Amino acid sequence: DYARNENALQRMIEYYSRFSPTPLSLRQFLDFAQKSGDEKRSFKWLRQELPTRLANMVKEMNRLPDGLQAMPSTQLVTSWYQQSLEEVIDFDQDNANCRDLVEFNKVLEGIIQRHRNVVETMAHGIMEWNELQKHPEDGQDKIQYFLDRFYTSRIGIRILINQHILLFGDSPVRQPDFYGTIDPKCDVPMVVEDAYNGAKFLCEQYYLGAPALDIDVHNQIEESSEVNIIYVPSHLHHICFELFKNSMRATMERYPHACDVPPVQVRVTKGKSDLGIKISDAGGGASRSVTTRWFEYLYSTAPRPPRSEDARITPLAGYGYGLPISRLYARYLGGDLELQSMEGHGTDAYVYLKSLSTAAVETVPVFNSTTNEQYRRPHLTGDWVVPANQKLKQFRNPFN
Ligand SMILES: O=S(=O)(c1ccc(O)cc1O)N1Cc2ccccc2C1
Repeated sequence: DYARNENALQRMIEYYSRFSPTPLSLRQFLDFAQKSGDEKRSFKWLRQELPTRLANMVKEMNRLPDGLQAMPSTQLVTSWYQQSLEEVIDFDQDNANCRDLVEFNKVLEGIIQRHRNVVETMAHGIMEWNELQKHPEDGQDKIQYFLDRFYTSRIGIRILINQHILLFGDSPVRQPDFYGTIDPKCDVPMVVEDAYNGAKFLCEQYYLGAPALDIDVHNQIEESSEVNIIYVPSHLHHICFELFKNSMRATMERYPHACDVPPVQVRVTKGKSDLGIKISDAGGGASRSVTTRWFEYLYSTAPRPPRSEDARITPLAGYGYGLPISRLYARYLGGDLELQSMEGHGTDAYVYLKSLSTAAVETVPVFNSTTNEQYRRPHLTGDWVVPANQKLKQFRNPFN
């Protein structure tokens, strides 16, 4: 009956992957939590939307290069998704009594626990595959494409589950005035300062000092010096914490013996449609080729030359998935994260969020024919002339 179960599961994945995920806006999340807040309605919606999002991702994982799919870590992550899908579809979505609803919340908490190490486990699978074989040239952009979508999907699935558990579960931890993970009045400068203090604590532990914070707040919309938006504070904190760690490390390593180093300057500005947070350091910056690679997963998981022993304990050590994942958090609700570096001086990081909750709509990947095409099409050869000294191997130089 293993075979029977196996292809029953394949049929379920096939069935639910045909639905497109439904993106929600922060406005919709908040309205539901504030007004209807009906557990049975939330259950019915999740009973359909979770299998849809899980199945879409399983289909996409099946499009990964065979070598990568075969990696033990990748197999493990796939099995988590399949297991979670099976558990959710076990519930009858039409007549669920209150005992079922309690059971459903337990299953959701089990899924959060099961998937808590997905990012590291998937990164490990990529590293295993990376070391096994020098992947073809186009491996980099296909992996970048997949991981951006896979981790974005995971951010959304976690939000959906956490909203339901926090609103209807019996979790003791509840932030007053929050609606689940959403703060209807998120004090952006306060979250930025919390993230700064967290990074400062780590920085002082290792460098025995830390750059000061110099923050300016401008609200161009409401007559107030406060800047609040409807947002998910934990996402904003994650982004800023990562950026402050990079800026502090750059600054302290540029001025190793100074007793006072240049501050990290932050500007928070709320405009009609964008809320901008600019985090500037005088850490010496980096070349454009380096700053673009800060967002590459393969660059971050490539086996690094054994770093000096301090790397293990440098708490601010970059090169994790910190920046790529932070950019996904910013993009997930319609924002973005950009690095502008002036090599020799320092780097400005720009975080953009939506000022209006109606515009803060989930970014949700969908597995369809276009997706398939992305994994199938060969790597396009460049159609700009490459100067001789960077000539790619496949071109014979006619002059020698
Ligand atoms: O590339 S960076 O300019 C840089 C990148 C991202 C960021 O948020 C801030 C930054 O400053 N930069 C990070 C870093 C770390 C150790 C030593 C030197 C540097 C330089």
